[in-house]
Amino acid sequence: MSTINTGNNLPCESPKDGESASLKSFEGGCVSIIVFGASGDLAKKKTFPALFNLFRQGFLPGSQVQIFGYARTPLTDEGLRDRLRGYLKPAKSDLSKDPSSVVKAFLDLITYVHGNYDTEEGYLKLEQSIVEHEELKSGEEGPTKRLFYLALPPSVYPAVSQMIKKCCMNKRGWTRVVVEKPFGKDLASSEELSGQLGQLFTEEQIYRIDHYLGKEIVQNLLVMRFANRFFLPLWNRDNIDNVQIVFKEDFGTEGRGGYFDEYGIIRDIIQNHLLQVLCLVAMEKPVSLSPEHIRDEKVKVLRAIEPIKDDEVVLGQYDGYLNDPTVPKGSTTPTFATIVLRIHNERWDGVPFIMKAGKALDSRKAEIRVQFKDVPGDIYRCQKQGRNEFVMRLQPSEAMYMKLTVKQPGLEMSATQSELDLSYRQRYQDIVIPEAYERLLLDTIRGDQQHFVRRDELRAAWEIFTPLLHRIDRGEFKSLIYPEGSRGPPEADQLTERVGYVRTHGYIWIPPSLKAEL
Ligand SMILES: NC(=O)C1=CN([C@@H]2O[C@H](COP(=O)(O)OP(=O)(O)OC[C@H]3O[C@@H](n4cnc5c(N)ncnc54)[C@H](OP(=O)(O)O)[C@@H]3O)[C@@H](O)[C@H]2O)C=CC1
Ligand SMILES: O=C1O[C@H](COP(=O)(O)O)[C@@H](O)[C@H](O)[C@H]1O
Repeated sequence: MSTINTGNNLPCESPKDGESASLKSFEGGCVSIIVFGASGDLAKKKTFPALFNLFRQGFLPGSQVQIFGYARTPLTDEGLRDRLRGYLKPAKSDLSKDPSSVVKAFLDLITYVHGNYDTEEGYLKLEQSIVEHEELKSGEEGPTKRLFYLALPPSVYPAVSQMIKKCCMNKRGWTRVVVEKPFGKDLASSEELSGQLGQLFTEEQIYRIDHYLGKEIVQNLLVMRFANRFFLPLWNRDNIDNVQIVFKEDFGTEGRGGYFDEYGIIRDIIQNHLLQVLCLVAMEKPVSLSPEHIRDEKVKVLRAIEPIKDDEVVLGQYDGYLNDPTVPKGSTTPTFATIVLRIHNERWDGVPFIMKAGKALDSRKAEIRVQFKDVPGDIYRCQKQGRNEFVMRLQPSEAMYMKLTVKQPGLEMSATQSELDLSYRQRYQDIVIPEAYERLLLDTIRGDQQHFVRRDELRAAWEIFTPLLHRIDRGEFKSLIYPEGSRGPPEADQLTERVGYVRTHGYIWIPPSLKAEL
C-alpha cells in the first residue's frame, strides 16, 4: 500500500501536538476530507483546487484518500464534480500526460452528501458514507483520519460542530476541524465562538485558518530573520525607523458587498491577515521551531501592542461602494484604513507599525516595507539619496529587495539609490510556488499547527481592535471618501509621513519580475 507523502522536510523539528508526535503516525490508513459548504464560493475557488494540487503532486494518493462534499443544495456526485471541473487546472508538468485523466482521477474521489446543517439526518448519511470508504481503504481495523473543513458562514459553525461531535467523530484515529475566518466580530463574539468550539474539540483538533500564513513570503519571514546574520543585529528600534504592512486591491467588493459591509476592512484584512504578518515581523526568536513556541512569541507581541490612538487612524470609503446593490443604503463601513500600531517592548518602543489596507485602490499588492533610520554622520548628505529599505513583496510576484545607496557607475563620484533584488520568478524559475491553501491543508494532514491561529492569539488580536471597532460601529469615526483607483484618502499618506516614513522622491524602480504583471 502506498503512503501519504507528508512532504515534511524540516530538518530540525517535527510537529508535536499530542495527536501526531511523529511523522510515522501519518503513514498508512485512510484519510477522509469532508468539505462543508461544498456548493459555495470558497470551496470551488480555493478548497477543492488546493486539494487537487496536493493530489496531482502525490500528497493525496487515491488509494488512501476520500473526499466528501456536504451542503444543503441538492446535487449528485456528478453535479458537484461538474461544478468543480472548471476550477481544477492541471500544471504544465501534467500536460505531458493526459491532463483530463488527472482531473478525472481526482474528481472520482469526491462523493457528495446532501443534508441540512442543523439536523442529524444528513450527518448520519455522511457518517455511513465515510465508514464505507474507510473500510474499503483501511480495512475494518486499520487506522483512519478525518479532516472536516468548514467552508461556511460562521453563523453555522456552532450547529455544524455539534453535529460533527455527535455523529461523525473518528473512533480509529484523529479528527481535525478547519474553520475559516471571520472568527467573530469583536472580542465578545469571538470568545463566544471559541467557547462553543472549545466545548466540543480540543485546541489540538481546531485549525483556525488565516490564509496569509500560507503565503510563501510570510512563511519565509522567520527564516529570513533568524537564519541570517545580516538581520539579527539590525532588527530593532536602534536601526529601524518604521514598518509598513500594506494590502491593496484594485477592485471593490464585487458582489460580496453584503458580507463585506457587515465586517469592513479592519475585520476583513487588518485584524487577521496583517496582524499575523506583524507578529512574524516583530516577535522574538522562539525557543525552537515547535508550533507552540512560535505561537507563544506571537502572543507576547500582541499583548505588548498599545491602545490605538484616535489621531493615528484614517478611514476611507471608495466613491462607488454604495452603488453595489448588496451594500445597504447610506452605509459608512470603511473600505480603507491606515492604523498605526505601537509595540511597547524593548525591541520596538517608538517604532510605528503602519497597517494599511484598502479596496478599489490604484494597484493590487501586499508588502512589508521596513524603513531604516538615516545614516548617522552621513558624509554624503549633500547627495542625499533616501533611506535604506527592506521590502518583502507577498504578491503579486513574490520578491524581496533592499533599497540602498551606491556609487553611480561611471567617472563621476556621486551616490545613487539602487537595489539588491531577489525576485522569485527569476531566481527560482523551475519552482512552482504553492497556493496558500494548498500548503495549509497539507499542514492540517501533517498535524502541524504552526501556521494556524491559536485561541489566545485570537483573543489578543481582538483585544487590540475591539475598542476602535465599537467606536466605528457607533459612528464615532468618519470614513473619508476617496476616488476608485486612487491611493486612498490623502490624509492616510499624511499620517504615514507624520509618524516617520520618508518617501524617496524620484526613485522609480520596477522589479523585473513585476514588469510582466504590468
Ligand atoms: N470566498 C472567499 O474568497 C473567502 C471566504 N472566506 C470564508 O470562508 C467561508 C465560506 O465562504 P464562501 O464560500 O464565500 O461562502 P458562501 O456564501 O458561498 O457559503 C458557502 C456555502 O454555505 C451555505 N450557506 C450560505 N449561507 C448560509 C446560511 N446563511 N446558512 C446556512 N448555510 C449557508 C451555502 O451552501 P448550501 O446552501 O448549499 O448549504 C453556500 O454554498 C466564510 O466563513 C468566509 O468568510 C475566507 C476567505 C476568502
Ligand atoms: O480574506 C480575504 O482575503 C482576500 C484577499 O486574499 P488574497 O490572497 O487575494 O490577497 C480579500 O479579497 C477578501 O476581501 C478577504 O475576505
